[in-house]
Amino acid sequence: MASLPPLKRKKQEAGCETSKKRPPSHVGHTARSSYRDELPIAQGKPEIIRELQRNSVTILVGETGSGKSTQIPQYILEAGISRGKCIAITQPRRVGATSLAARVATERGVPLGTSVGYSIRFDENYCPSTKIKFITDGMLVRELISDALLSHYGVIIIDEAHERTLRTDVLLASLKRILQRRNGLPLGHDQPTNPLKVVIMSATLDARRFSDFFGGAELIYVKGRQYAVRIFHTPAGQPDFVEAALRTFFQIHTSNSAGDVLIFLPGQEEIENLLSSINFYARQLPQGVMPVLVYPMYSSLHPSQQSKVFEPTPYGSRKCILATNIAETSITIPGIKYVIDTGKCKEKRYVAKEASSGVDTLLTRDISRSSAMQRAGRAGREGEGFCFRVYPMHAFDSMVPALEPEICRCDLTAVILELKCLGLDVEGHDFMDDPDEEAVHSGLTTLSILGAIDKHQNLTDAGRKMAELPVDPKFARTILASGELGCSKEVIDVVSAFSVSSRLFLGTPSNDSAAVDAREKFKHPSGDHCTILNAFRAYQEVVSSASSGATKSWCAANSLNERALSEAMEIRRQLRKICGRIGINTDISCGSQVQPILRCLVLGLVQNTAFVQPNGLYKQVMGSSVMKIHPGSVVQMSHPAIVYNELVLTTQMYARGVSVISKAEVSSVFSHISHKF
Ligand SMILES: Nc1ncnc2c1ncn2[C@@H]1O[C@H](COP(=O)(O)OP(=O)(O)OP(=O)(O)O)[C@@H](O)[C@H]1O
Repeated sequence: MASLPPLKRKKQEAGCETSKKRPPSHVGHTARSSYRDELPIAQGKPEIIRELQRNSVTILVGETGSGKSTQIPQYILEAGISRGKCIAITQPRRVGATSLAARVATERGVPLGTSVGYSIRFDENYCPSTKIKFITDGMLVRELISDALLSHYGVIIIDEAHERTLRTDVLLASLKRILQRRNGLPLGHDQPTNPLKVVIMSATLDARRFSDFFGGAELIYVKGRQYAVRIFHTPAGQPDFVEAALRTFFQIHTSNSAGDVLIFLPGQEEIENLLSSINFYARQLPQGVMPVLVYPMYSSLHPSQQSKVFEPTPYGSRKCILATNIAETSITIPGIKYVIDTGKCKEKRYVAKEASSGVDTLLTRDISRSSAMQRAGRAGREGEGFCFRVYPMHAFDSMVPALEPEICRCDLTAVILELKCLGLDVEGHDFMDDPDEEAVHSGLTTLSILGAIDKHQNLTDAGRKMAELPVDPKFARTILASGELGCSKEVIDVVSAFSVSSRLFLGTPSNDSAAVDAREKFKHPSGDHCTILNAFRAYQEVVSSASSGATKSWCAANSLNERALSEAMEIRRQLRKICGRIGINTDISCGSQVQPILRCLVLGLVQNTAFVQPNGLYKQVMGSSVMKIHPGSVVQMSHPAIVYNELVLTTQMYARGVSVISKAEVSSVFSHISHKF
């Protein structure tokens, strides 16, 4: 498809400051309105607008790439359906929210952050007069806490609803209640004063179920996609799907036809393996075969690295993106003509445990049919596309239609706390599918232990403050404790550094001597929390005194991930701001003392404490799980007691983010909370 001419920027819109951020790299090219008119959805525009005007709730199903996410919010705005109020469009993933906002801002010829903006955790770019806001579902749930009726939105669009993330399900249930409140007739009025419209969208939706959930909501099907995607299957199953993807890639590459390639793999490990194999074989190719630029894309990669995939491919080379399912829905990656689908994903499952906190497992499994269709839909967005599935047709046919909703398989602690803030109980909430009972029980136990709810399960003042902090409730409790124990300065830093999306230390100590040296340099005898604190503090000093080039080389010399550290700085800024708002003095320091920091950690992570056993393994104090310390930890010798951030189950159970504590510390915290379980 030919590149479109650049758009003229409109004059800055009233009430909005121009975005100070760098122009987004998500938008491959600009788009004039005639381009918008060519999208399949445009043919049904008058009808869609009529239906949206008529109904409170509309379920809209349309093929991948037909124009739902970029066009529907604009139709709503242009037809005045939102009555001058803001339109929220939820996205399950951060990259979807930011890239769609960038695209729509470009289509409308406005700077991002003015009339079109986005809001994702720890990053927002919108202003009071924003009219179209792309927002992650988790952030919209957070907005519910301060505005239970979401009253400043005229229309709320739940996009990619088929993914049934935990927060999407919370929103769907909340919207049902909000619709009753906002669309009912107040006494003495013959019209609602602030009605709300809800649109549920997806390409692969069990539309009837959603319609029934909303009492028989109107369904609209949008036919057609802009460009065809031809789908191929292997004749037989491929036991080594990574190798099969590698072969398929080089068949495409050596055929010399133009177009970039997107390969779907289950996780980071497979991505890193395939990345080095492609680079290795690409170097062996004869001269004349075009060079390959390989980019990884997974959720723990820093957002700025993720956004590299949207940059235009240099002339005469081929881009190959290796992605997990984070690239499966919502996004358009310019240049992608071929998709290779291994048919595998990682599924997160929470195993709830009595009294102790449960364990998150992340296991590889076959994808659903809905995912396979979404993956194919990433091709054919700018021209004809191809999808090579490295599994046979019968394997596709026997896939489950959709994965189990997250509400039936995830940790519910944070959601229960969020609902408590809305005055709601998870048990009485009208969800599309009932939450897992054990996870509800385990979440309530955790909140009671943390002091977020009292013995009648009512929200406490502490619980309300914890809900304000956009981190895991256990870390929120740790921060709250730091205000009382005089170490908020240190604890906020520790929590910020552990809340980043990627690892702070580069390399693995088992096979990288530079990584070992770096850890040694910052190592604190108490363990990972104060080691991370040392590294983060050292970085803060360098940032305040050195140029950005010097900071970069300092990070490289110390095997530290500069992007993760700068993300930690941003999280720190936001946490300090929220702490100030909820009455925690952020500048009290415990100086060189470590004890108060460890005490706060035990208060927040008391369910994550363990005592050493005669066989050298650790056993939970409040549960029965037995674990080893993760090899990436600086704590390697045996100690009587530890506190850890999380348990991960791979080949065995590992505790990650570990510090050494005394048994007496654990006992003293226990004596405070023993009546709660
Ligand atoms: N960043 C972008 N760069 C180039 N083209 C884009 C971009 N974003 C969207 N498009 C174009 O707009 C079309 C519609 O995209 P949109 O995201 O609205 O579709 P959709 O129906 O929501 O798809 P999906 O169900 O896959 O999320 C794409 O097929 C593509 O042609």
